[in-house]
Amino acid sequence: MTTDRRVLVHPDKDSLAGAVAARFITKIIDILDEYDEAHVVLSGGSVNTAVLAAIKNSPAQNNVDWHRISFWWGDERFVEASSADRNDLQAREALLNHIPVDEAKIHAFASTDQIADIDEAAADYARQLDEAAPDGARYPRFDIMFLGVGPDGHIASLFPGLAGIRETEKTVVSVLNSPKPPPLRLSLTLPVIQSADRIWLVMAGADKASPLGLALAGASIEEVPAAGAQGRKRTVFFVDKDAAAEVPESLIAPSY
Ligand SMILES: O=C(O)[C@H](O)[C@@H](O)[C@H](O)[C@H](O)COP(=O)(O)O
Repeated sequence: MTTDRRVLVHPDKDSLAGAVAARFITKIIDILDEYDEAHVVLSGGSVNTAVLAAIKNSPAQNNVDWHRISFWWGDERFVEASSADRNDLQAREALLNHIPVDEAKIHAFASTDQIADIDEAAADYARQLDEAAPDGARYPRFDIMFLGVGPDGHIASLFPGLAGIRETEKTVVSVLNSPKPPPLRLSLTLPVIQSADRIWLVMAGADKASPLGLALAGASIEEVPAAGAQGRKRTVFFVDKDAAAEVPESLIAPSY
């Protein structure tokens, strides 16, 4: 695991979303030059959804060979497929419905109408990860993993103080008591998150200043799960000015 973590600050949420979208398009084109296939993990939340919309709206996205990308999610709300709460629905509406992706490569978590039991739904996603994994591994090599961060410091659906953040064996956990509604969720676990080559955390707003400051200052992962978001090659916090309020000056890389 690398300790290379960077903070890139943009003036506001719109310019942040546009900049992350542009960087994603450039980076994924590079990755697809190097590998036959890429695996990207998407996140819910308003900021990451704005990034997806900005990717859709960028003319440069026509240069991406979307068929060669598999899409996964870091977490999902365990609700009906048609619920507006579903992260996959938001991502489809913002981006996936508008680009030539291979439907078989969209790996959504099961909804309650597909699998009624939450633990079976978690096992189902673990199976999907396993089936896409190289020999001897339990999940694919994730090229880019997007994460949002909650005001409480949660990432995916790994919340401070709950059991999920301590899970080291399973690749997917069910969450029965999320402090943020809806209470039932499915989430990748920390070892899977930390296996990603690149983790891109995208955060905007004053309520993210404290979790970001704490994560960078070395808070305990159990108290501030975002502190555990460290990818193998690179971890970048893409943030707006408000979210950057408690970031030490020395960690801020120039970005505009
Ligand atoms: O758990 C959830 O219900 C949210 O999806 C959450 O994980 C979200 O990603 C962050 O809170 C960031 O949200 P914003 O991007 O809207 O700030």
